[in-house]
Amino acid sequence: MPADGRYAFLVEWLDPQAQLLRQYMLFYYTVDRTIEMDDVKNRRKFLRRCEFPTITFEDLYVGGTVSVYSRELNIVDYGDEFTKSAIEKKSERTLGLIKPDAFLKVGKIVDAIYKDGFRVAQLRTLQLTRRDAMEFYAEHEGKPFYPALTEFMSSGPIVAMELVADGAIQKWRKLIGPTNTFTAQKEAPSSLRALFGTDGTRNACHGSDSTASADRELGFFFGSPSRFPSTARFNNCTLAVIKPHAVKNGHAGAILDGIIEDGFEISALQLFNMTRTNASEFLEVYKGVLPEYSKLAEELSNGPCFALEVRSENAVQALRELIGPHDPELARVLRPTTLRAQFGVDKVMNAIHCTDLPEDGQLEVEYFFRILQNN
Ligand SMILES: Nc1ncnc2c1ncn2[C@@H]1O[C@H](COP(=O)(O)OP(=O)(O)OP(=O)(O)O)[C@@H](O)[C@H]1O
Repeated sequence: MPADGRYAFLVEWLDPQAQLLRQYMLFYYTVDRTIEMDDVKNRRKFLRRCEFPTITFEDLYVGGTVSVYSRELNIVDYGDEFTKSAIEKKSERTLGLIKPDAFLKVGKIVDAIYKDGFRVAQLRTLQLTRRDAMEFYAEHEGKPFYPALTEFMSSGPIVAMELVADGAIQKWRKLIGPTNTFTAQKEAPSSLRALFGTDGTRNACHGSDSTASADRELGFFFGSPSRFPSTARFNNCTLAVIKPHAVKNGHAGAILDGIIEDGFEISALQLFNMTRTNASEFLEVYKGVLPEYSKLAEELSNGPCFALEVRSENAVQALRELIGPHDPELARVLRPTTLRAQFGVDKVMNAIHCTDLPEDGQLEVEYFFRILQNN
């Protein structure tokens, strides 16, 4: 937790009725976890200081989104120097990779990442070509392990992540452990490389070693989104979306792991920050059908979510079995081992969206992995 104080953020809200971009100063008081908002243009109080449990200090960073009474507020800047320096100090960025040998451990690794207090700002699956791997590891060119390393790194899908925390670079290197898996097993047996690595080269994870390399490496993976095509296959598939409340409560890793352990293939995975407009468009079919339609759209745009292309035989039906009834209360009584029974709260915060109808599996995957990803 940061030093007690009043933290200020400049936020913007697109007023759909007036088609105006409205600006507010949002204040967060750490001492009693209350918020307050001023209208910037009219210099008037917009929201009196009040408790607002759905917004936590961790949700407040430039580029983030918070929802206040159904208004989706984009945080565009810090409101003062005190806030800027306090937040930037705890916002170091690093590149984390899950290498091909640990791809199936993505759930366990994501779980460890959240438990260690990181924020995941970006995450996506991708497949490196041999040439990509050679470029990424160019500093090792000429070393005896270089051919095996680049061959290994392009041998299957990997997960690239932008991880944010106070001292993220060292924190992540500590979590992954020593480079060599066997050394890690001796010296840091609970580290990710000790648990999930294979040998000296196939060592489960990568982490940047300095701010300069973090900048370069984040640019390599996230600088131009079209550089790495989606790993989605768009066949025999269904869509699952781990909802923002479940991500915020640290359940994303356990849900991913539950899906993998049940024998499904996760062929594409990406973190998205959905706008309210996108969420409403995606859920349009439920308009007039589910009374909670607009709350569902609000929840889906309430923070980062994880979208997954999941593949298996009869993918849509099979995944629905694992995820369970729409209403988690019902799920806890009827199907207590399902994912919604374990991680859902109510009909809106029911942990996971999954495709309903077999004919919609591919379409829903396309919405995230073709339309949104290329936006
Ligand atoms: N002596 C070695 N024998 C085999 N493979 C090695 C050796 N040294 C490094 N590697 C491989 O090359 C990668 C890059 O090496 P580097 O020295 O940069 O290690 P690191 O910084 O701990 O790992 P990374 O850069 O992947 O986080 C290692 O993660 C490992 O996969």
